[in-house]
Amino acid sequence: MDKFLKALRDDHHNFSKGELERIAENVNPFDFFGVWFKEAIESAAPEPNAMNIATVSEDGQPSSRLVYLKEFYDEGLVFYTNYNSQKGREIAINPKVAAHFFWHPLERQVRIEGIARKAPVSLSDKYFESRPKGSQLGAWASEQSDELSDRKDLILKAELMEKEFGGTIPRPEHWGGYVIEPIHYEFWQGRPNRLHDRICFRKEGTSWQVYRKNP
Ligand SMILES: Cc1cc2nc3c(=O)[nH]c(=O)nc-3n(C[C@H](O)[C@H](O)[C@H](O)COP(=O)(O)O)c2cc1C
Ligand SMILES: Cc1ncc(COP(=O)(O)O)c(C=O)c1O
Repeated sequence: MDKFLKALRDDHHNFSKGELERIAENVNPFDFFGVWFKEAIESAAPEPNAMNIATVSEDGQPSSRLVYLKEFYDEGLVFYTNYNSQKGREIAINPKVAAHFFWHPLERQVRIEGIARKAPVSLSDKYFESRPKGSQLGAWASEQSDELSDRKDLILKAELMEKEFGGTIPRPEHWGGYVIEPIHYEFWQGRPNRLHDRICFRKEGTSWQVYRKNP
C-alpha cells in the first residue's frame, strides 16, 4: 500500500472536541441545525456551507456532489443549480434526497434526509440577481451535466450570451433553487474510542421524535 495512505490508515484519530448530551424533546431540529451551522461558520471549517447532496437515478443508482447551502427558507435548506442537470433530472423523478455536512474542526457531521422541491420563482430571481455577471452568463452557457466535446464552445457561448443580453442578464428558466424539506436529521459529534454521539430527529406527523443511535 502507498506509504501516504498507510500513514492515514494508521492515524487512528481520536475524536475528543465535544459531546452531545440528550437534546430536550421540544427542540426543533431546524433551530438546532442553525446553532451548529453558526458554530461551523465561526470555526475554522473551510467552506462550512458546502453540503453533499445525494440523489438517486431512475434505476436506483445513487450519485452525490457538493453544492453550497445559500439560505434557510421556511425550515428548508436552499441550494441553487441547473434544473436540467443530472441532479435536477433525478429530483424531478424522485424528490427524495440526502444532504450531508462535515465540519472537521468541530468533529461534527450532520446528515439530513428530505424532499427537494423547486424554490419559489421570486426566491430564485432574487438570488440570481445577486450573482456576479460572469456566473449569470455561465448559467446560460452551461448545459450542466451534458457531455461537452470542446471547452471552447462553452466559452464562446458565454460570450455570445453576453452580447445578446447586454446589461442585465435574466435568470434562465432552467436555473434556480431547490428547497429541501427535512424529514430526518442526525447530529453527530465525534467522541473518544469511536463511541460517538448521534442524536436523531424523525418527523412523525407534525412533531419530531428525538432518539439516540449507537455510534
Ligand atoms: C464546494 C463546491 C460547491 C459547489 N456548489 C455548487 C452549487 O451550489 N450548485 C451547483 O449547481 N453546483 C455546485 N458545485 C458543482 C457540483 O459539485 C457539480 O459538479 C455540478 O452541480 C454538477 O452536478 P450533477 O452533474 O451531478 O448535477 C459545487 C462544487 C463544489 C466543489
Ligand atoms: C456550477 C455551479 N453553480 C452554482 C454554484 C453556486 O452558486 P454561486 O455561483 O452563486 O455561488 C457553484 C459553486 O461552485 C457552481 O460550481
